[in-house]
Amino acid sequence: MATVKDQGSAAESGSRLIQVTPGQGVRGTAFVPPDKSLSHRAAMLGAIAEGTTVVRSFLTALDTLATLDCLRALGVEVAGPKDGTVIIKGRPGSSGAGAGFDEPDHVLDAGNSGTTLRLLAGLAAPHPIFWVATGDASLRRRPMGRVIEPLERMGARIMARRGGLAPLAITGGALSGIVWRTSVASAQVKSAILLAGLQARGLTRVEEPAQSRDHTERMLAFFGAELRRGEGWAELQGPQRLRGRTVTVPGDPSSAAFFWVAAAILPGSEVRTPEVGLNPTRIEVLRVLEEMGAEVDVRPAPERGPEPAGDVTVRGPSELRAVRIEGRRVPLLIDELPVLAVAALHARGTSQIRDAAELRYKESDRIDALAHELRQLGFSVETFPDGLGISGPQRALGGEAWSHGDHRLAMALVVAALAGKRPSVVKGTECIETSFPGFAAAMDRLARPGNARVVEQPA
Ligand SMILES: O=C(O)C1=C[C@@H](OP(=O)(O)O)[C@@H](O)[C@H](O)C1
Ligand SMILES: C=C(OP(=O)(O)O)C(=O)O
Repeated sequence: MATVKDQGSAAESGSRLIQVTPGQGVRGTAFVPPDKSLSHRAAMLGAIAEGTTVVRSFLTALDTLATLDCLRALGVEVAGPKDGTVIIKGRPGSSGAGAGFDEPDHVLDAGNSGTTLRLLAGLAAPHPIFWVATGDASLRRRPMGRVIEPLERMGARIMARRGGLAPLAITGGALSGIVWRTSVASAQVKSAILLAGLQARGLTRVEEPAQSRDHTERMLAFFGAELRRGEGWAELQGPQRLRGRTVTVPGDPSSAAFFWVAAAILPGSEVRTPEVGLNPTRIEVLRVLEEMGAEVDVRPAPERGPEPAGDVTVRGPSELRAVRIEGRRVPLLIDELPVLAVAALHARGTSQIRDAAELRYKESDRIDALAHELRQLGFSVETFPDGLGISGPQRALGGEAWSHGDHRLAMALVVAALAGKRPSVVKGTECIETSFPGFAAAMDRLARPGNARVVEQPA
């Protein structure tokens, strides 16, 4: 993995930056973009289901568009997104009954998206085709051995670069089920194995050291699959056929978290995020903010699909308390840890984020890169092999920070800068397009009542 210093050489490649002028707090209502994890899964399950799947409120962002392009390359008919709706005609058939996927005549590009590459490996491995997939420089540094190994045991033939890195070349077909215990709690690994198992012969069971997000299990059941599951495990008998469905995707709690934390750290703030996903395996961040002293109000809406959703309002207290985040909690807020580290800067006492070495294998090394950039803004942060230590409250002057090409870092740094004393610049913010197009404008609307500004412009 590249060091923070190595990655610095790519700083020049950033094409956009965000200028942040701090102010008095954030106020208002923000509609966050549709959930990224759910958009990937709805499209992928639709691709192997019988009939037509309609995905409403599909996330139109680079990561999920990469998934649609990969599915098209495999011969799946995909229309849209048009006004947020995607229509997919499924190509079931790896169990011999239908056409299945076509063999693509070009290399599939998963872009920056780990979810695309890992889930697609499991989705397509049961189909008797040869295909090659890769991604951008960040994705080509991320470990793929964790999906290669179980899929090979199931019968797929997979070649990769040394260290199990993409590009991957996969020859699939006629897989058998597997009982697999993962060494890290990863929804992507679990999902890849379940998607392959669904189209393989026999029992597939995945056990993980702690419960990870359960979207695949819920969505499989919604598409008509029979599976059994409990805390940290799921199993199914293959092969099974899915039936196309209409899915409405709620707002993404991982995107909302940037507003929730901004509200929590800026006294006098109040932010409401309507129609956001409330899956318990995704909203641990709200429990942490509550523990830290923020006022959190959750109003669930009537359920209308595989996932709970509702309105969330966060109000900032006059002071936050330090928190320790570790153990089984970590997979339930893995993508929110960068912005929770920003919350910790504003909390009284010493906060620790531990058992989170997985952060080093995301779009950037989210431990070293975040610590480095927070220091650029004037904050003091300690790193551990498996996390971060932060003593607060700290209020930095401000400065210039870089995203490392990582959307979550870019947005977390904007939130950190909003609570600074002087204006700051976050460089390399074009990566935000992978999950949250329009982030700067949305944050700017909330910031203006407190005379703060968040403005994106070309670098
Ligand atoms: O399954 C998913 O949709 C995701 C799972 C998580 O990754 P891991 O499975 O690698 O923990 C998360 O970090 C990622 O943003 C999305
Ligand atoms: C880790 C993330 O996504 P992915 O693994 O799909 O690249 C993320 O969105 O923070």
